[in-house]
Amino acid sequence: MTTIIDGNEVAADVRAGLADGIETLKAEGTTPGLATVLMSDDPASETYVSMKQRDCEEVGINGIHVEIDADAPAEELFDTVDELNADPEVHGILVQMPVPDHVDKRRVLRAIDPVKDVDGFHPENVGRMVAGNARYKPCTPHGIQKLLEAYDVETEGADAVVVGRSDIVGKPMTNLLIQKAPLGNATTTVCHSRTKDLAAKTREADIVVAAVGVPELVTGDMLKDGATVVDVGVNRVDADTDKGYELVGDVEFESAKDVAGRITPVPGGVGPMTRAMLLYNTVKAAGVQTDVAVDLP
Ligand SMILES: Nc1nc2c(c(=O)[nH]1)N[C@@H](CN(C=O)c1ccc(C(=O)N[C@@H](CCC(=O)O)C(=O)O)cc1)CN2
Repeated sequence: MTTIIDGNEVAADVRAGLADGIETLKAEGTTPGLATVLMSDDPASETYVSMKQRDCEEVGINGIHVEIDADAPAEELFDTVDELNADPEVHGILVQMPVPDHVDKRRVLRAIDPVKDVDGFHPENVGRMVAGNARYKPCTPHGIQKLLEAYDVETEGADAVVVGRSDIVGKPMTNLLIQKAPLGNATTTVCHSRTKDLAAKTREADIVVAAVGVPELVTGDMLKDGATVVDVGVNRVDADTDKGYELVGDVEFESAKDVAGRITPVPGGVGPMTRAMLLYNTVKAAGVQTDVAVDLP
């Protein structure tokens, strides 16, 4: 029997687990604050940012949202980041990716104060994570670790294949899987667009993390019997629905679910965890910046 991994449920547990920490901070006079910055007309990015703001409201984090015209000069974004860096009520800053082509993405990541960088994308934070001393683990890979933990997936000595080498998911996921730490110690292969025989790699894997943004790339015949399949893709494909599209993962769910032992659905798998771990990092950031010890789930 295949287990469908319920990301909404695990994310709700993470949010509930943050309540004590938020209460402790508030008792000490601090309301954790998260600023989201959107410089994009992409409807998916708009959806993610508004979901993040709604999550903040639900758990009692002060959400601040800044929207910058996608055509505005890049300096407008950098000025905004500078202001948020200096604002003591803002403990976490997130610039929604992708930013427009005329904005230097690497400069954006460097501009955010590393202590407020709740995405964990600043080079200092990437370095710390790679060294096994993460300040803030990037939200999606961290969320995936929480899902694996919640469903008792053994990573120790497991063969894992990460499909995709993005800075947001593929690279940090690979790093966390190989670390000598709980939920690590996996023998990990990274596949990408130049991989010669993807199916040959995924068929060997106990754990497959698909994060390439190609709808339904990984099919059931590419999986080992009983594998744990984590689908990071949230692709909008045209469909005759109210919204004019449907959400499809990087895994072909129908064929994969008959082979996998455990599998995340899209929607309702990894996406809610990405958002929950952002709240987690924001509470952690508020504790770090105010010297208040907070319990984290
Ligand atoms: N600054 C960042 N930008 C981006 C990140 C990130 O971690 N930091 N990750 C991705 C996408 N992402 C975060 O913004 C994200 C993706 C999906 C979801 C989500 O909740 N998905 C729902 C479905 C939502 C829908 O209806 O469209 C689900 O899967 O159930 C949240 C966040 C890009 N940019």
